[in-house]
Amino acid sequence: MKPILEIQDLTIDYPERAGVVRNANFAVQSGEIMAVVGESGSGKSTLLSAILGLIPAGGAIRGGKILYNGSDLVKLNREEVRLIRGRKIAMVFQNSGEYLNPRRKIGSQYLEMMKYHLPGTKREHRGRALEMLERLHLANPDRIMQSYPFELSGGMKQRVALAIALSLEPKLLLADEPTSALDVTVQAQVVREMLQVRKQFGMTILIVTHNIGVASRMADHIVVMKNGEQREYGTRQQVIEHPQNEYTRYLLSAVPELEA
Ligand SMILES: Nc1ncnc2c1ncn2[C@@H]1O[C@H](COP(=O)(O)OP(=O)(O)OP(=O)(O)O)[C@@H](O)[C@H]1O
Repeated sequence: MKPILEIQDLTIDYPERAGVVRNANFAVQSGEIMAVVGESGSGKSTLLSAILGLIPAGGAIRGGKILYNGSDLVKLNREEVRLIRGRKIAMVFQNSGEYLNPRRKIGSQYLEMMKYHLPGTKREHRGRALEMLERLHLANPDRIMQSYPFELSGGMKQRVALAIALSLEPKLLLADEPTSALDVTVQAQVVREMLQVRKQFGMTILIVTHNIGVASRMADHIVVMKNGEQREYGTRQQVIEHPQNEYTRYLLSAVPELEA
């Protein structure tokens, strides 16, 4: 296995706040799930946005590299980054469901994305879309395709957004708290399906979460961040069972079912 993504000494500043991310260093192997865990303000969303070249206005990369299959995304020009991003890397946010176009039916948005990114006929795309909706535990996928976003609950819209992202079969899926807004049972189902889908398509997933419990259920490797600093990095087993850093131990102690 070789890394699909390498973060080397990455440091990111905002104008009023230097070092929102400081010297981050980790590698994501092709086909694995890597979780970045940290509390609010640790810099994990900023780190993910940087990989996609979408740091909020004012923010800037002060140093380091973001290597995607060996090419430094920091150095590529706009056009080169656009090509990688559009086809190879997709991102879902905690509130991706809110970004669906309110004036168009789910089906038409879903199929348009598939047409843009994937080979195949409309009929094939439709079949795959329905299957993915069902896998994400959305009852009656046919009706979902016929619905406008306002006819669905927030949790349903979020699962639709995740279904769309997964259907595009990106090589690398960046996921920022993708299940945090869902209720706990649904969250577990969705996590399970994400694990299946990544296996089926050989997808690599980089997930950002405040919940070390979610990370322990999904991830092959875990990075723990606090105040922009990487506190711990290792395999799931190392981090969950033999945490070296006090802060990791503190996060673990807050998840009762992991203590045992
Ligand atoms: N556009 C911005 N300008 C200035 N500071 C920002 C900006 N966005 C975020 N920050 C600050 O950078 C720090 C890290 O934010 P970031 O969103 O990356 O953290 P996070 O760990 O993802 O937290 P959360 O879970 O709350 O999003 C925070 O202290 C935040 O206030």
